[in-house]
Parts: sequence; C-alpha cells; structure tokens
Amino acid sequence: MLLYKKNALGKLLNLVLFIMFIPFLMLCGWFYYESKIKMTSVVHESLRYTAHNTTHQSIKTYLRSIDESFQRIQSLALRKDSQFNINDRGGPIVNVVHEFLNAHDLFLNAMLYNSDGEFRVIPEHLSKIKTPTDRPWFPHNTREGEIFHTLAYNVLDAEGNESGEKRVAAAMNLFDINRNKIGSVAFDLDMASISLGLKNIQSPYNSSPFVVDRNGTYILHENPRKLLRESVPTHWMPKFHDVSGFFYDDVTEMHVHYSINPNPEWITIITLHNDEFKRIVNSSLNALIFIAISCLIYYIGLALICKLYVANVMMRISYGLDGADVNTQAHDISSIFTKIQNKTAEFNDIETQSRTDPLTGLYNRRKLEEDFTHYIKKNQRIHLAIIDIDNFKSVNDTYGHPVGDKILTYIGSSATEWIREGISAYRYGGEEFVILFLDMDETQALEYLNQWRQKVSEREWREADLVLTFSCGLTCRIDEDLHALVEKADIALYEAKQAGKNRVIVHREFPH
Ligand SMILES: Nc1nc2c(ncn2[C@@H]2O[C@H](COP(=O)(O)OP(=O)(O)OP(=O)(O)O)[C@@H](O)[C@H]2O)c(=O)[nH]1
Repeated sequence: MLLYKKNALGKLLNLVLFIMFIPFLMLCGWFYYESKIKMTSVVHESLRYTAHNTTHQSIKTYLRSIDESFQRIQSLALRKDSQFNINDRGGPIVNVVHEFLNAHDLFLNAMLYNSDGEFRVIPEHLSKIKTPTDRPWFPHNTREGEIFHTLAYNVLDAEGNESGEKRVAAAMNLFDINRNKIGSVAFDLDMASISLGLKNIQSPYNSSPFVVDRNGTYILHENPRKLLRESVPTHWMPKFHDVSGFFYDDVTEMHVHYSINPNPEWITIITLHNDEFKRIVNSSLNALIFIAISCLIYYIGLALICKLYVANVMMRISYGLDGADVNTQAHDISSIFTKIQNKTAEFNDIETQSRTDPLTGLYNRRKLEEDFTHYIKKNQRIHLAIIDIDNFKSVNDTYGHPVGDKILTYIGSSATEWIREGISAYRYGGEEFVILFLDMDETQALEYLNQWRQKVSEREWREADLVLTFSCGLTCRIDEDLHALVEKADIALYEAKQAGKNRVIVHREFPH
C-alpha cells in the first residue's frame, strides 16, 4: 500500500477518499450541534415543567386544604345560632379550630380574635401575645372569604422582642349572617410539614424544587436548616417578574426556572448548577462519539479495500496495454497514461500507414475511395485527373527499377509541393496517380496540372538523357461513382497518349 501513496494514483485516490469523507465530517458536526441544542432544550423543558406544573400543583393542593379549613370556619360563623364567644370552650368555632389543629399537619397553632377585642391562642400554653392587632398576620381589611398570607415573619415573645424564630401565617376575617365582621382567625402554618410534600415530586437531574416568599426567604424547602432561615440571593428577586420564566445567574452559575403563585405570592423555583447542566448535555454526545468512531473504522476499512481494488484495476489496465510484468512495471497513473498515449500514437501510425503509399508518401487508393465517398455525401463539385508517367517501362528498362522508384518518389513529393487547399493526390497504382480538385472549375484544375506537368518535364536528372514527362486525363463529376469517373479520365488519358504524350486532355461527355 505504501507504494501507491508515493505515486500519482495514490495521491488521486487519497484526494477522492478525503472528499468522500467531508460529508461524514459535516454530518457529525451537524449531529453534534443538533443533539446539543435538542438536549439543552429537553433539560430546560423538563425543569420548566417541574417548576411550573408538578411543584406548583403540589403547593396548590396544600393551599386548597388551608382554604377549605377557613371556609368551614366561616360557614360556622354564618349560622344563625352561631356565637363567636372565644372563651366558650364548647363553641362550634373553637371546637373546629381544635379539631383542625389535632387532625392536620398544616397548622402549628391558631389565634382567635373577636370584635369585642378578646383573643385566644390555641394551644393555650403557647400564648405569649398581648396585643394581636399589631402582629403581621392580623387581617384588618380582608373581605369575606379572603385569606391573607403573611411573609415569613419574626415571632415576638411576650415582651414584644424578636425570638429568632420565623413563621408563615394564614388569616381570615369572619363575618356573621348579616355580613358584620365578628372576628378573625389566624393559623401559623407548619412549613416543615408542608415541605415534606416536595419529597414526593419526581424532580429531573437530581435537582430539588423549593418555594420562597416575596422576600426570597425559603418557605418550603427539603432542608430544614434552610427553611425559614435562609434566602435566595437578593439579586434574583427582580428577575422574578413574569408568571413563570427562566434566567441564568452568572454569580452562582445556576440555571433558574421559576413559577409564581398569585395568592399567596409564593415563588416555586427549581435550579440546576451549570456544571451539572454541562455534564447532562455532554453525556448525550457519548452516543455520537461511539457512532462516529464506528463509522470512522468502517470508512477506513472501506477506503483501504477501495485503494486495493483500484490499484488492481490499474495493474490490469497496464497488463492489457503491454502484458507487463506486475513486478517490473510502474503502475502509477501517469505511466499508464503515457502507455495509453504511446499506444494511441501507434494505432494512429498504423491507421495512417494503411492509407498511405510507402514509396511516394501519397495517399493510396483506399484513401481515395474513402475521400471520394465523403465528398459525394457532402455533394461537393469534383474534378478528377488521372496521371500516367510516359514511357516508364523504357525508363525502368534503361536505368533500372531503383531509378524508376526514385522517379515515382519524386512525382509524389512534387505533387505534394503543389498541393494546396481543395487539392489532394493519390497513388492509384503502378505509375498512375489520381488528383482530386474540390469546388474548382476546369480552368483552375487545368492550370494546376499544366504548371505541375511543366515543372516535372523541366527537371534535370543525373541520369544521362533522362527526360520525365507525364500525360493526364481530366474529367468532371456529374453523377458517376469513382470507377466510372476514373474510366472517363482514363479515356482522356488514352487520348493524351495517342496525341503524343506530355499533355492534359479533358474528357467531355459530348465532344465539341
Ligand atoms: N520501378 C518501378 N516500376 C514500376 C512500378 N510499378 C509499375 N512499374 C512499371 O511501370 C511500367 C508501366 O509501363 P506501361 O504502362 O506498360 O507503359 P509505358 O512504358 O509507361 O508507356 P506509356 O504508358 O504508353 O507511356 C511497367 O514496366 C512496370 O513494371 C514501381 O513501383 N516501380
């Protein structure tokens, strides 16, 4: 194989194989680009879906439960016999609040307040509140049925100082059947318990959804250490400006998808670190690398087989040209082309020889027949002259055949000298020659023949007393074939001989 790389054939093959390889490279590039874009879009779409649908729905389920609890209390307040006496342990509202605190994981404690200014905390032992109306969860102006959710607020102790503990509360004003405000009820929500619901969410790519309030404080989070204690970076907050959306944070290198619940304004967030994101996207390219390597191995194998095959074909061409020995001949494409060129030249020589008279160098009778047929097809006007050397037998007899041959050669070369466009000369046989004049009139043909005849007759020969002349019969084609035309020219030639030789006689169909 190395032998072929060194020669032109090898280079050509390498070029062809490389060109064939380009579409594969382009395909790999396109596939890489497409799969990266597709994978990026898949990752973002699944994160967006989890933030916007799955986690959001889960929160709504809790909010619905909270809502139903408040509605139940409000429906009790609307009863005719309802009396919202917060100190009455057997009162229906107080009872149902107790019931909720016992049955639900949603609530930590409750605070009841009536329009007489009385209030009560359940369970009682938690009561450190002196004035509920200045607490952030106290609903001053909510309409009937409207639930008011607080941001994460600091719990105050009995002295009114911050205890360091944070809570989220939901509160509602209560109205009687006459739509008069009779008090309010507020629950501190058990955010740790509600956060457990996040664990049931199938979150993609090991990401964990969480929820923050409008201050950015984690109000639902799987990690209890972060819950109600930590916040998302403050520069994230202005970016939560749509109902749902996405942004990439350069500082934390996080991809952030969010979805905002309108009431309460809880922001569901799901994040993915950029390192993890890149790892996921790039992992999808492993398949591409595997396929590309497999294809590459297959392609190299195919290329080697192809090169072997082409080399074999070239060898066979070489054998076909000259039966060369495989071990001694060069098989590069240039040497094969040279051989083909040589062979073509040989064929052309043979072709020329088959139509040329070797002694005079003029065309032979075969070529005359071909040319004549060709001119007839083109319907060209033809004058044909037949020339016969005078007394050639006696020349041969007197000076010998070699001199006779020399004279024939001279006639050939002198004819060629006089040849111009539209005239062609042929050795017809023995000492006879045929001249064809194309698209010329009789006068032009006669002029040519007589000039030539005169030149031949004036030539001086080394041989003593040798004088060379020829006689000629000229005729014009009407409809005849070649042989008929030659016959007519022959008649005129005979006349020329009879008239004393060394002259040109024109054959006429109808003599004047
Ligand atoms: N040296 C030589 N002689 C040839 C060749 N071909 C034909 N001849 C001779 O040409 C002569 C032809 O003579 P003829 O045509 O019979 O008569 P002529 O002597 O030419 O007399 P006229 O035609 O009447 O002038 C013969 O002697 C042939 O041998 C050739 O190739 N070389």
